[in-house]
Amino acid sequence: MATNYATVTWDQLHRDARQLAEILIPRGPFKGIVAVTRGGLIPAAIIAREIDCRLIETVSVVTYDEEEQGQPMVLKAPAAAGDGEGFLIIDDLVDSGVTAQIVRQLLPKAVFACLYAKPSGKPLTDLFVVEVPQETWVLFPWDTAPLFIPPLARKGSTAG
Ligand SMILES: O=P(O)(O)OC[C@H]1O[C@H](OP(=O)(O)OP(=O)(O)O)[C@H](O)[C@@H]1O
Ligand SMILES: Nc1nc2[nH]cnc2c(=O)[nH]1
Ligand SMILES: [Mg+2]
Repeated sequence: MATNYATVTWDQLHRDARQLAEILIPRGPFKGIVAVTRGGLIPAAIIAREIDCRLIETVSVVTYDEEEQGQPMVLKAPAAAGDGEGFLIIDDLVDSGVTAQIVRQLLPKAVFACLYAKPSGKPLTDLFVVEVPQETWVLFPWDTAPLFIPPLARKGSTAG
């Protein structure tokens, strides 16, 4: 279980994805992008727009049920990307690195990039934008919703 949470807003995610696109441009041009579903889908869409790439393939790897890590399963292979030559793989983050390792085995010649990287997964990336401590759980905009919290002065109050 994580000891800390880091909330990423839509604005921050958009800025980080644009920054990743900027550092990816010198590594291109890319024939296509392979988005690691589901978390890589939105970052891949933002990056595809910035690097002017219209061919998007997906690979589906399921590892986590909420915060519990289980046995990774490939639900869909990235058939259109061959051995990955000329392709760019995009995921939202690497944590243990297990998902990245599986995807890299499927596409050994592709470039692997993600927005956020924890220390265990970092060596499996070619490029990332922000390092996050291992014990921090990243809350993406699609994981959260704004909710009412009472004013500090009323916290613990028994009246009203
Ligand atoms: O480095 P790892 O320890 O493998 O963790 C990273 C993976 O975990 C999350 O995906 P998840 O399995 O939760 O599926 P989702 O993208 O469909 O939400 C995240 O989107 C990465 O793909
Ligand atoms: N949302 C989210 N999914 C993950 N999958 C593996 N690590 C994480 C994390 O920190 N946040
Ligand atoms: Mg994922």
